[in-house]
Amino acid sequence: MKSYNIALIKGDGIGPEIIDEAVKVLDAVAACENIEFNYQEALMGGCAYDVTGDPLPQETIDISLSSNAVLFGAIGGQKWDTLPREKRPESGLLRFRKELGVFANLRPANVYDELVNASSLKPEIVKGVDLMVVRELIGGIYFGEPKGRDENKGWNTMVYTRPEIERIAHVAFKIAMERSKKVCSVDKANVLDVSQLWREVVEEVAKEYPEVELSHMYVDNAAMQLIRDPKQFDVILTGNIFGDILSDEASMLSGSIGLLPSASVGSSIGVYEPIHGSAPDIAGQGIANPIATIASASMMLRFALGENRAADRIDYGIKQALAEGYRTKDIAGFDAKEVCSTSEMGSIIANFAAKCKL
Ligand SMILES: NC(=O)c1ccc[n+]([C@@H]2O[C@H](COP(=O)([O-])OP(=O)(O)OC[C@H]3O[C@@H](n4cnc5c(N)ncnc54)[C@H](O)[C@@H]3O)[C@@H](O)[C@H]2O)c1
Ligand SMILES: CC(C)[C@H](C(=O)O)[C@@H](O)C(=O)O
Ligand SMILES: [Mg+2]
Repeated sequence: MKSYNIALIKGDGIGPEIIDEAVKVLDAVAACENIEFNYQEALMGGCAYDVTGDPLPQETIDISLSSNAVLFGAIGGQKWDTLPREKRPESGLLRFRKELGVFANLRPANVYDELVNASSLKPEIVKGVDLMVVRELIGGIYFGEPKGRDENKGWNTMVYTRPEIERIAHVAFKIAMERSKKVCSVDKANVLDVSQLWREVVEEVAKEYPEVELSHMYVDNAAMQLIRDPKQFDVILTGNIFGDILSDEASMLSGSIGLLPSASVGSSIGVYEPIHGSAPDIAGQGIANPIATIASASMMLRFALGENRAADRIDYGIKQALAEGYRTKDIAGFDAKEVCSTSEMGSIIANFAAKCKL
């Protein structure tokens, strides 16, 4: 029996609720595939600050680095918003990504056929959408120096170096080679010097992938095109802050931010996390959609552990639950057979995943 060590970082708000469902589903597929997961929980975010005074205790980094992969929920909440920046949950997450060297955040946005009516856009616009946002994750304006504030001024700096752009561009082109061989690089090169360098370097890297069609788009236009005609995109390559914003936007093509998973990769240990946050407005009510986190667990099985059969089971479980009309509140729309709680949705997906005939 193969055995894997998984670091579980539940975090704040809905984080514990959604991670518990992902674990339920992982255990269900493990039993079918003769594999075993040893989970080790670690604290990050507001809950870590409350216990240790640090949103990212060293122990969390150590546990993560000695695991095969990290499954992450979400951090943050109003309770910690007035703390100094370096004590805030979000700073812990940024530091964590940097410590682990996960420079590439892969955020697939697919529209499930069963949910074309859950989107606020017309079904003919969203049906069949299947795109991948490749977001640079440990550079750009989130990390650039100088940054700071005084009473009357606040400042951040968007910096990208040639090697940082090269490595994320290679990730995007390699992914495009496995998909429909189209990369759209999104920047703001009409205004930002850093974006001019970005564009130049992406052009150079593209020469190594002659089969891939490269286009460039300004981020403001990209935000509009994503709603106007999302099917024009395959791989969207972009920097940290633009990728953050565009991926939340892309989630509305699928119907809910509670559906979109992600993989943060680039060094030996990957972090698998939904794209959404801790949703304090619905925390503790049992209504959060666990699908983004369960789909992140599937990405973990596929990319970090090479357990493709187990991942296929999870993907089938999600699709089947939706096909049979099960919906959490955020995607209930008009055609829900049954509106289920977070935990019911987890159990339904686990059951279908276990029954999947491979
Ligand atoms: N990776 C992360 O941990 C992460 C990501 C984004 C935001 N945050 C943090 O989360 C906190 C809240 O931020 P926010 O409200 O801007 O963003 P959010 O993503 O937490 O929530 C935005 C909206 O989407 C809804 N939503 C989110 N996830 C959902 C789910 N699984 N099912 C159903 N509905 C869901 C919420 O109820 C809310 O109305 C902040 O502290 C923020 O910094 C953390
Ligand atoms: C909480 C915040 C630091 C984070 C980010 O901007 O990367 C979040 O929005 C995300 O998308 O994971
Ligand atoms: Mg975000």
